[in-house]
Amino acid sequence: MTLRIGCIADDFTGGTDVAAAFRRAGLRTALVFGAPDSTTELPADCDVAVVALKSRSAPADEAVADSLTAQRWLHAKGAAQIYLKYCSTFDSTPRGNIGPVTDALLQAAGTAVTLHCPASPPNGRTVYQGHLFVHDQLLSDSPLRHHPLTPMTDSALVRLLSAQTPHRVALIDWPTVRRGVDAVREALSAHRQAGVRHVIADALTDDDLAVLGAAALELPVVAGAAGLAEGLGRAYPTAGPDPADALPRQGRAAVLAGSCSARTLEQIAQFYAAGLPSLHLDVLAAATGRDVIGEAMTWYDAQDPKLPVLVYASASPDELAAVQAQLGVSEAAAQVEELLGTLASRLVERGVRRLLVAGGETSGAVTTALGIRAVLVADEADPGVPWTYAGAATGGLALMLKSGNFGAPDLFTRALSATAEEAK
Ligand SMILES: Nc1ncnc2c1ncn2[C@@H]1O[C@H](COP(=O)(O)OP(=O)(O)OP(=O)(O)O)[C@@H](O)[C@H]1O
Ligand SMILES: O=C(O)[C@@H](O)C(=O)CO
Repeated sequence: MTLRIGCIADDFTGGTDVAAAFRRAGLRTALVFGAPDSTTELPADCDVAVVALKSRSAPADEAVADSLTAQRWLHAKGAAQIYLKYCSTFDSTPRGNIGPVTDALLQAAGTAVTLHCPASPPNGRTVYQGHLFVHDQLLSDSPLRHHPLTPMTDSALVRLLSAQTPHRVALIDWPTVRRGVDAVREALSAHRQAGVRHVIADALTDDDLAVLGAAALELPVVAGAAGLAEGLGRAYPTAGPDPADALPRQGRAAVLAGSCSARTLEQIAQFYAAGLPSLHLDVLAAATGRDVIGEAMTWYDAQDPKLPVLVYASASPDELAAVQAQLGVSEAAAQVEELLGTLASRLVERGVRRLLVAGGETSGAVTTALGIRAVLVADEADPGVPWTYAGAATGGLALMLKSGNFGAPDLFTRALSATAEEAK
């Protein structure tokens, strides 16, 4: 079975989000961490490969170079269609790189037109008359107008994208989308003949995105957030059971948390309140040379092997500020990431087969320490939080990489107890 869709995501949590969307559409999906090279192996039998880059805030020339590297690798693996995943809140000012990256992908694919739609209705992101809404607010009235890196002070997608590309940008409006797949295809064709390169489409619901996905099936390059990816995925015939369904059910379960986001702190509190074994890592002690890893492993060995364990560096804003004041922000982060990466390796060596990691940077540290470059995506425990399967290199590991603010407060206990019964 050859690859059907190659997806390029502009950040890691966006990569997980879009991989979960393709999987929800029934496609066998692999997630690759970082720009691939000739040594990057793709799990066998996948329909979609998502390459997660860190290009969202990068200068346009860097983002273009990384995206073209990913596109070449995906094409070499057989992908006929490229999906560019950017943020559902666009997160790209007039100096942003969505226009330059899309133009470069179109040129390399030898095609003249693409369809864009950042709508993601389950997260309240909709597009109407080309304006992006976040729930009941225009993007430019939403808290995203204060984003530290990409303040979104305009909601008009045609205007935003026109500032990033020398090519023409135009809209397919909602009444056309409501008329269905043929109407969208005709509008796309009319725009292409008129010399438009970027066609933005309105979408208010998942049904609208399914129409757009079906209409975009033959386009070599399509762009947007997870919503259009799911619509596109649903237009492909699905094939056979997902190999990720063979996730390991045996072995011990652990959570490693380095995220200090509010939702992660709630999840830690819920795990503790459920009476499950939790250990807080003393980051300052580790910095003075104490064998915090050795102590953590001694603690782990003393726990009931039937219960999931939680080891966390996560701290409240006050504790975090105190550690950062003493060690410096980047030294503190490096210290924590080193600790959690090493612990991940030790835990897997000791038989952990189900590992949940909280935090984007933390996930990067753990996958690097475990030498995991690609995983197969399985079903979601919560929206945008899928289980993944890291194959033979890790002895068969079920891995969940959770973005800081994703998942319900009981995610840790629910995700790990779902399989605990079978591990007994
Ligand atoms: N006790 C601590 N002291 C200092 N730094 C810490 C501590 N605990 C965690 N950190 C650092 O805080 C950062 C948390 O970032 P991370 O990306 O893992 O979580 P997040 O920002 O909540 O997740 P996401 O990026 O998915 O939203 C990491 O760099 C981690 O090393
Ligand atoms: O599209 C979104 O909102 C998310 O997938 C995202 O990009 C997170 O950074």
